[in-house]
Amino acid sequence: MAPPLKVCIVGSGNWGSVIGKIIGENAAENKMFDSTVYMWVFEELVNGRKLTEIINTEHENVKYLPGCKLPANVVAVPGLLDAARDADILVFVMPHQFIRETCDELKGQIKLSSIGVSLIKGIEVGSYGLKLISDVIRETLGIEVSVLMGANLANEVAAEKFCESTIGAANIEHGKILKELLQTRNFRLRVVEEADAVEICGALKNVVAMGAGFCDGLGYGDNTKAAVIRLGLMEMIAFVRLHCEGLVPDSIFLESCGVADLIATCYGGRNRKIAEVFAKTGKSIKQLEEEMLNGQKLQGPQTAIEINHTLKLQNLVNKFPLFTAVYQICYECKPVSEFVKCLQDHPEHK
Ligand SMILES: NC(=O)c1ccc[n+]([C@@H]2O[C@H](COP(=O)([O-])OP(=O)(O)OC[C@H]3O[C@@H](n4cnc5c(N)ncnc54)[C@H](O)[C@@H]3O)[C@@H](O)[C@H]2O)c1
Ligand SMILES: O=P(O)(O)OC[C@H](O)CO
Repeated sequence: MAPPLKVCIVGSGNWGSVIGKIIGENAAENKMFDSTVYMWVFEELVNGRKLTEIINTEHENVKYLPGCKLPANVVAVPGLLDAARDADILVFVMPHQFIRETCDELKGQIKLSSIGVSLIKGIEVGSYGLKLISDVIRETLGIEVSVLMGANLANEVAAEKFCESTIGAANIEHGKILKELLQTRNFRLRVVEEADAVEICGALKNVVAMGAGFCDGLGYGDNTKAAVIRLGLMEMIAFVRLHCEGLVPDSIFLESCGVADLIATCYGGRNRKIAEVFAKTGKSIKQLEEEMLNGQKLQGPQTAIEINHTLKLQNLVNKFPLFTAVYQICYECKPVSEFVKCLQDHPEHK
């Protein structure tokens, strides 16, 4: 029999901790996996104690997932290399702004036979244009990387309320292993091959959710929010098709990573919540993130910058008015009260 696969979770925020709970419980039961699961924790002090020490004694991430017990076989490790060096499966789950520095530290230090999976919703952009987070991991570490994205508000998944998610795996064998590792009765997974499309959907919906939050803050109702979701979805589909090789079937957008994640985030996500208060108070996004999220990080505003940069490089800004309005409101002092204009003048109605 093959030796059990060792798993390392690279990240331990709100979603990372929930994934720690799921993987820890599955690994304790399933002989395919080593029952000890390492979770890399970006060390910090919480009430004068190290977060790793709290997690390993109280089995709870009191800062990022308070009130949810983690299985005792999930071991918090402060050293990135100590956590990841021997892993057969590396689960990347952290705010996307930290992935490059994390991969740089791991470069040349992990098993080249290991399987990667990214749960990170975001993209990277440079003078070359758009780069997927899975590509940053793949190119830096030299391993194959699948993705998992879906309608998965972390606190609801932690409470074991039913939901679905999508694994995007070009390597179907990897997809099967990851499904075995991550699926539970209340976290049902489907595996599809179009990993790039799955990943880009996960990044883009956070920008649309900012628009939904603006409308909530401005006092618009559910009809307007439905329009934001529909027009946002149209822009997501167009953007995905522009940036994926080959045909992307409509069915991808009907998976949990598509329309379902968009709805969940536009109603219950952190991006929506902060955008609502931004519209009501005029405080900056940065200030609200600090005041309201206790160390958790928003992905939507940063992704809006990256999308806008990509669209400018391609001279396509005007084709994506909703993405563009979110960017301009967050970063170019466009009044939030003008957000609805991007819906009224949308090319979908011409
Ligand atoms: N929270 C959710 O509901 C949810 C659900 C699905 C997907 N996601 C996605 O998962 C990813 C991770 O989200 P999360 O909720 O686990 O994170 P989070 O928003 O809770 O972020 C906080 C984490 O960032 C870490 N951090 C801070 N500075 C760091 C640094 N310099 N280097 C590395 N790590 C640092 C903190 O230690 C903490 O673990 C994101 O892309 C997010 O979009 C989140
Ligand atoms: O809280 P948000 O807005 O970062 O969204 C969380 C998840 O991505 C929802 O699936």
